[in-house]
Amino acid sequence: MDHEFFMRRAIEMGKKNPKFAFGAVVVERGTQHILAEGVNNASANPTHHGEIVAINDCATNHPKIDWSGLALYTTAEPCPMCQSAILWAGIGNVYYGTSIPTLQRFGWNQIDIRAEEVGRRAGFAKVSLTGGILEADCDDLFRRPPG
Ligand SMILES: Nc1nc2[nH]cnc2c(=O)[nH]1
Repeated sequence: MDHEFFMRRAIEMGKKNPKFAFGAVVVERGTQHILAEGVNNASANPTHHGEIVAINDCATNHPKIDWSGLALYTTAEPCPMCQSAILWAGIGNVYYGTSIPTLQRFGWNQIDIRAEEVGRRAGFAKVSLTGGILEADCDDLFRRPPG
């Protein structure tokens, strides 16, 4: 898997919302196929974090997809809401750039529970999380919190 290729696309998605540059793509593992994309749209709907928008896009456009064969790339570590959605979807692999502690250090409001911890508590699903993909580029998206 070309992690940087997919993360670059997640970063492009994030830049569509310069204030909340949380971008995500859903990918068919083992291919170059991007199946779905999302960018944070929480100003319209508070649940519309980038990862949720990408999962919804995937469900709408690929209703028969086998979620277990998918990976999700996101500019920032999934928050507990997004990580829960990832687990309920059954996506087994997540790659992220900026970590929750870094977002907090930059002044972002974040729920202080790591995605790994949310994953550990879901007995029904297994998820592998890998952080630090194009981390410096992702961190640059979040250096200044909104407002
Ligand atoms: N990972 C992630 N964290 C967030 N915190 C606030 N919005 C978001 C988002 O869209 N994605």
